[in-house]
Amino acid sequence: MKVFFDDSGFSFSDYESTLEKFKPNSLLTKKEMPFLELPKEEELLKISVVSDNLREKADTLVVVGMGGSSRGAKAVHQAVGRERGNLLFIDNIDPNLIDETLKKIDWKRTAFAFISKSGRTLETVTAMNVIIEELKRRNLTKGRLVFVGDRGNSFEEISREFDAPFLEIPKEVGGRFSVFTAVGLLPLMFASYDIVKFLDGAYDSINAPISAFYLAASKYLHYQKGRNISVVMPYSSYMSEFTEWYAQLWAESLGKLGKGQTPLKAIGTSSQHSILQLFIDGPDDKFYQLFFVNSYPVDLELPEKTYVLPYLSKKKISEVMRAEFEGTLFALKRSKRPIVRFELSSLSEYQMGYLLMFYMISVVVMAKLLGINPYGQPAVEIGKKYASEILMGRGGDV
Ligand SMILES: O=P(O)(O)OC[C@H]1O[C@](O)(CO)[C@@H](O)[C@@H]1O
Repeated sequence: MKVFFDDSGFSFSDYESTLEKFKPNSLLTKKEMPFLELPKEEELLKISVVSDNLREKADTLVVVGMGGSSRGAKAVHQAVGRERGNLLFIDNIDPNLIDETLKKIDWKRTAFAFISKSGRTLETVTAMNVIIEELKRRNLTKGRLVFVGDRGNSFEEISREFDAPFLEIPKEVGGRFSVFTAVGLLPLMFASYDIVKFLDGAYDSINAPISAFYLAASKYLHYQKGRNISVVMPYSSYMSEFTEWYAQLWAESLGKLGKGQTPLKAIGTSSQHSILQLFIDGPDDKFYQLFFVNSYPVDLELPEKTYVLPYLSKKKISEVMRAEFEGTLFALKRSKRPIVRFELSSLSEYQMGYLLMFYMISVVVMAKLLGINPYGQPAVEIGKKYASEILMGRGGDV
């Protein structure tokens, strides 16, 4: 992955002097960034044994988990896979989504991963109860369940009741930073992704963190100038789940004490036809991150004689995409908007590992610059508490 800074207003020496006070290299420790500790061979083996056992009974794995407990795997699955092993995600308690998902599965050939760091998330627990009840009714609980969470949480206890495996999330690794633990690795292994390459990407990102530091510095400097919206715009329909993952990482890590940078998701080229007008000609309150993927598994060519637009003759579809990407870059630059451009060689396990780790490092550095603790999400907990009280019949004085 290559990163290009088309920053309007700041230079690399500005980034260096911004970072100097915080010495980002000294943040690359287990204490400051617990997620840097990638799983060792023994842990990987444990996860792969669980995955292999599930695969004996099932062709499909339904992942039940909210936010950080599912978004990472979902992002990688969408970007890299498309047609690989069958993963389904229940990450909302929309009754339609649950009904539709449970109607389309072959119960005899489906396994379920219930993933929750806390073991108490309302949506996950709700869906889990519905599913377990149905599995009991069909006498299918054996060998089809796995639980992932913090050691000692309620999911571990339930796993014992069903004699099902329990995979632990290291205590110090927060949910939205947990894609390189069993949370992300179990579903990805089940679906036969190349985990070694995924982790290699993460390792390489850790070993070359300078662009992640610079991105944090650049965003921070622009934030100080009132650019408090951070646009994430991949030119790929297969990275929309990545934008969701990014939104949680950026919003929950930084949105504290009246500070933060609002993530805004867009997809090239589709969003050019809805939101781009605002980007180029609206308020100058945004920081732009644009992504381009340089190779596709299939890239159709247009015919020699084309209707309407003769200049399309013999062009590859990717050339049209690239031209639109560059057109947008040019228009944004002309309006003097700050842009960082990412070029991914392909949507592979390696590139996704690199990208996800890159952003996790960057958000911690940005939090330091803002004087914020990147971990925890205390405000979300308030809403969760109210919801539980309503369900317990104690009302809520909203
Ligand atoms: O893994 P858990 O504990 O179920 O939490 C799910 C998600 O809920 C939150 O706590 C709040 O949105 C996220 O930080 C987390 O990823």
